[in-house]
Amino acid sequence: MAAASGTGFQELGIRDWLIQQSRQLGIKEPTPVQEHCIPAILRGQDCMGCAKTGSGKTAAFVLPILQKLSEDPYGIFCLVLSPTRELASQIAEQFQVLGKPIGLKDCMIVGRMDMVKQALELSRKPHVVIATPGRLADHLKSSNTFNLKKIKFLVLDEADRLLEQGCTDFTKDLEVILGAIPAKRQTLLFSATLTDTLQELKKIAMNRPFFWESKSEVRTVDELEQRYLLIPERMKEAYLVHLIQKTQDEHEDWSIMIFTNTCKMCQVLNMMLRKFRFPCVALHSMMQQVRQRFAALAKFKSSVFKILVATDVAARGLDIPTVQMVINHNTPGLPKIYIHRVGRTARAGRHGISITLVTQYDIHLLHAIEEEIKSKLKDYPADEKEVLRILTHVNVTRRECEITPF
Ligand SMILES: Nc1ncnc2c1ncn2[C@@H]1O[C@H](COP(=O)(O)OP(=O)(O)OP(=O)(O)O)[C@@H](O)[C@H]1O
Repeated sequence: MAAASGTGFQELGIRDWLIQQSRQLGIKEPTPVQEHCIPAILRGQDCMGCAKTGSGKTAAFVLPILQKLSEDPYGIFCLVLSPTRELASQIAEQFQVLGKPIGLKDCMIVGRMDMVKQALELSRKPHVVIATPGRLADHLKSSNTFNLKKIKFLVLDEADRLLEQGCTDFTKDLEVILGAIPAKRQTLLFSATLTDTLQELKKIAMNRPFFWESKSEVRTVDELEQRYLLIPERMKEAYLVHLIQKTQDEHEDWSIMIFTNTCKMCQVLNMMLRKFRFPCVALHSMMQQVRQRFAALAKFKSSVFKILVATDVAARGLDIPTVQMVINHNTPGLPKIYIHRVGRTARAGRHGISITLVTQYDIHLLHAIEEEIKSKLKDYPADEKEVLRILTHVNVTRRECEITPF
């Protein structure tokens, strides 16, 4: 990924052992968000970082936190909050790899995993706790075997999502957590879309935070080719099958994420695409078993499955470098959701393409997206004749899947 201005990690104040370790992840020169936020964090300031998807926001907080931890190691030193289990696990991984030389002990506290085991891990004072708010609040309410009274760092990754009252409302849990941590701490907030919730965020990062936002007008990365297909609702699935077939025929190495607006649709599409013998797997919040969710994601990450059909549970933060294409089966109602979804491709300087399926009823949503990202989407030139050829077969198959019990 391109460095910001030739400033190296050393000049930012990062120590040699961490620089060496970062190289293992291909992190050699700082990205702009890292260049600006790392020195502020090392100086002891609160920090709000708003930078495009895939621009290295995770390392922008992991590196300075590890450095501070190495100077004064104790547990529990840092608390990171994340909106989803999958994202928490990815952040934990970066802490583990980068923190290996100092014997970092981390602990993941996420829902639908064994509470007793988690309580035990917390009582062992890990250096870093990475948690989803709901489960951590449950522990705080029910256990006295650990406390967060000494934490130095609070990180809110995807900070705006943590404050939104979406289908999962984290605000009550956040109140419990904020009540359990010291007022004197460093608070770090990161997201690709901070602006809507800026005022509320400022209340959490009280100490006149250092605020850094990437300057570019356009809010999506240049390496991302953004397309749309204006089509009738009843032809969506045929277009989807066509797009996947085309990608499979033209590329040896390919990987696609498809976003749907409901768990049911996610399930139906997954089932339908499997009937067409596409190697795909689903990820949505109604998959009860956490193990099942992690397994689905692992299979997609390792390219055993080339297609991941997902709801917005996978829209934020997930870093899967191989994803070349994002297909939005529905036009997102909020531009912000669009930005995070398409940000699953074209990460860390790679090229990627997104195709948004738009019906005549969604044109206003498309316009809202274009206004927000300050860029126009281009029409995708699909082979309509081919789509018409497969239309009946695809629709019959989809209907079969719809009546299969969920
Ligand atoms: N300085 C760097 N040079 C090269 N690659 C980097 C650098 N910093 C981070 N990366 C890599 O870039 C990828 C994206 O980083 P990361 O997941 O932190 O993005 P992000 O900004 O948090 O994106 P999102 O908004 O989608 O959560 C990761 O694979 C990470 O290892």
